[in-house]
Amino acid sequence: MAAGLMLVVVMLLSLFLQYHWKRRHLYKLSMKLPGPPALPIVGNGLSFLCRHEDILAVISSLTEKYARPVRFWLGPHLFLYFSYAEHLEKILSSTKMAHKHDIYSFVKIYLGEGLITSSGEKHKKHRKLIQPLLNAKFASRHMETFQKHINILMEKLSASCDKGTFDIHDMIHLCFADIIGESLLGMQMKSQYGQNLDYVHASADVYTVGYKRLMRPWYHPDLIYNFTSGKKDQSRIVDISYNFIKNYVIKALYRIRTSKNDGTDIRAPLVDQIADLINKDNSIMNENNFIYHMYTIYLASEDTMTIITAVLCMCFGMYPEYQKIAAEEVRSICGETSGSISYDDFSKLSYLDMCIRDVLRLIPIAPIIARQPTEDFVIDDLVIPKNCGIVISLFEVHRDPKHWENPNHFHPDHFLPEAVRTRHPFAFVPFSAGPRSCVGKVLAMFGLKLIMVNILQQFEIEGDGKFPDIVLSCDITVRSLSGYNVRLKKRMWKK
Ligand code: HEM
Repeated sequence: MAAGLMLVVVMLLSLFLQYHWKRRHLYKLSMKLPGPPALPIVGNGLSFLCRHEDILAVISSLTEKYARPVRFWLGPHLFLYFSYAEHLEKILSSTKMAHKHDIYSFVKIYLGEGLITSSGEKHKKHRKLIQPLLNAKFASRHMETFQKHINILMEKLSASCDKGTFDIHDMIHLCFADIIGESLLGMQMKSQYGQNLDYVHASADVYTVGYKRLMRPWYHPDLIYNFTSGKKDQSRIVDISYNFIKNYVIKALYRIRTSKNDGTDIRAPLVDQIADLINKDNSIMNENNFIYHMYTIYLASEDTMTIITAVLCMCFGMYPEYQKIAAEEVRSICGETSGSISYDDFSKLSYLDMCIRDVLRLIPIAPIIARQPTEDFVIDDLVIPKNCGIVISLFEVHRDPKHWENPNHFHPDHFLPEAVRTRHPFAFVPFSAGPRSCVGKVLAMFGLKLIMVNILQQFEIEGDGKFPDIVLSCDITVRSLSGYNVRLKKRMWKK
């Protein structure tokens, strides 16, 4: 009996030693780098167990104390934290760094092997198919669809005119849900009329429920998580979203197989264009992959565009001097009333473009990106072993006073041509860059401009305070915890 027990102890000890021996290069590297002391098992996980609005302060306290890269442990994962533009350039441009970190496995529960969460050859192949479809032509051909749903938003906003301060987020959110639903997924969501709200809300919950699990290493094993209320939320979200998207993917495949028109019609929603590619060669992706790509694209687009639009509205309210310039530009290029905009006008809206960019700077939707090198990677004489976690902070580089004259305020002049010319190109990367950059950036900029043109043509926006008064939460995305509060007045153009 005693000998058996002894044998078990020896085996466990040898497994323990083997595990740590294999990871010795990580411990060696960790000892070389600056960073906070870590506890056994949880590492520095407890430091991040704070309210969402405090996470930025926790990160700043680390980055103020230590030089880059800062190292920290999240459970058994070693992460190196980078935020200098020069480092970002090397990391984001490298194909060795195109692999998403294993920590995204908790996001995979919702997004499967969609573009955001997958890596390797399959990701490369599918990205090559999808990215070219989301081009400027796609945006221009879907302008009518965008405008149709924006018209409904304009009516709803008109009803809030002269009624005091209100939170503009939800109205914009439902508008983008309808736009993305029709142009990308081929569905009439009608969420602005109160339909399909269980799906819209379940999708919004992905961020909060997913993040909570991600940041609590003890919830990582299914064995523990399955007994928590988080698991129930997770299952509810997965059931609603997967089945909802599946329904539209099956309809698109059916449409393509039975109709004379094929998905190469550029006016077709994205889902039909992909269905057409699959119909011609069904080895390119299976139905499950198709569903996850479409859900990823829905989630990656409607939330991001909503937040940027809502924050820009707030900024125009808080900084009326910039709103005035942007509105006058819209008036001179697009006219005083909506519906008179042509696609070619968009490239002429240079001041509005600067305003949108400065909000993308202040609110980088993906504030932190995690990667895992597939081979050893050298940066500044430091050899980063493969499989070590790399964390890149877009949030920090976007506010680095080295690059930005007025880092914590809405300041569109940051994007004057002269300022852009002299700044490091990786000091501003709201859509990331390189092989994992955003595939929807053209559509995003188009949608943001179109909605803002309509809003500025019809309303004068008022607001209180200045940008630093907004309480930000920063987790998987950045958002305002103090709401998206504005007041609207009907715009009366001066003769
Ligand atoms: C203001 C709007 C948007 C912002 C700021 C934004 C930002 C980003 C960023 C920073 C990434 C890289 C994330 C990472 O590396 O972890 C990304 C990836 C992605 N975005 Fe966007 N995005 C926006 C809109 C859109 C839209 C409209 C679409 C789709 C139509 C879209 C689809 C995607 C997809 C599929 C990826 C994953 C690409 C890959 O890993 O290959 N995004 N986006």
